[in-house]
Amino acid sequence: MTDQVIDVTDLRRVYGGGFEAVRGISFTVGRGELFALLGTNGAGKTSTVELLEGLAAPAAGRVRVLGHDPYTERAKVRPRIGVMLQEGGFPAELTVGETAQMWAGCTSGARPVAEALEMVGIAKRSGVRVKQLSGGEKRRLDFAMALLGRPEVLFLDEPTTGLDAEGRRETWELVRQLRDNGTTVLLTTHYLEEAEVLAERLAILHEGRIAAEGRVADVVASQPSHISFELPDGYFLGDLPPLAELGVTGHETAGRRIKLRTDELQRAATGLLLWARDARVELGSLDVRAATLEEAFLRIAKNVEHVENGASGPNAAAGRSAGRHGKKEMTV
Ligand SMILES: Nc1ncnc2c1ncn2[C@@H]1O[C@H](COP(=O)(O)OP(=O)(O)OP(=O)(O)O)[C@@H](O)[C@H]1O
Repeated sequence: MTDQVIDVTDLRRVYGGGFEAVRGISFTVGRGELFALLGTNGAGKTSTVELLEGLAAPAAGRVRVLGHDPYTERAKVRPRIGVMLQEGGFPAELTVGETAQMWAGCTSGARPVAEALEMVGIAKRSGVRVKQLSGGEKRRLDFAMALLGRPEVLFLDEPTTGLDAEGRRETWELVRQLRDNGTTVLLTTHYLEEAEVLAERLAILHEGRIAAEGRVADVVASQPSHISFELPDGYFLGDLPPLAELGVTGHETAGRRIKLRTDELQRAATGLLLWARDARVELGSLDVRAATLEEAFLRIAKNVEHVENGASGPNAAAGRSAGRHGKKEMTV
């Protein structure tokens, strides 16, 4: 049986004034797994993570971290978890080294400060005051502090915000190493590529509810693939074989450019290419590709809103504005 390190059942969080930010979510994270919590701004990620970290009590539902309630049994859970909040909030006048020393003093079984700073690549900034650090360096310091206690479970709330491309990749490598060494990681991020390269499973939150959950590959595979190309002069969409017979579920046209949507990429691509060969048609700028997590995310968030808002909702407006930019989208 899998060892569930994080176990969340029907979790709810209500703020003062009665606003329900988390509306009954359930998920589990196994030992050594990297789970990503994604969502639009205000979806409820931080509100959820704070409940897992024991910083607040849920309005309803159940949270277990390492088998304990992180709020009522904080003393049992806190020494075994590492938390990287969105804002570290360290004293601005202390140096990086002093901050780490102070933090290590409050952490039982802390790893050597120099080791933690080295792991995140800011050891050479040890003598610099926190207020003089760049945004990306502050994120690294936050990460180092989360690692000081050699945590079994690591909560990373947008760990690479403010990092440049190289810094982001270095952080990903470190997160991978930690996971490979058995650390369980719960990550929230707005960088979908980050979730795609790091996470085994994910949940997409939307307005306090889970809109999609599962293995990253399955969530992506649940979304349609695309084939786009340009037809030469004198050819039109109607010259293609019947799209439904190719397994195409929708299409968009913009001038000569055609984009087909399909759940059966091989069948659609094969049918299109055989037609092009037989008709001696050169398909310009041909691009055949499976969905990305970003597309899956956007479609899932959009579909939820569409269902909630009906035809007069914001997506109907988005559809109309797409039309104004000369694009037509249809479902076959
Ligand atoms: N202390 C608070 N009091 C009242 N409402 C709050 C409070 N903190 C957050 N909220 C609201 O709860 C909702 C969820 O916020 P939360 O910060 O959890 O979202 P998030 O998914 O982490 O967003 P982001 O990606 O922007 O960080 C938002 O509508 C937010 O305005």
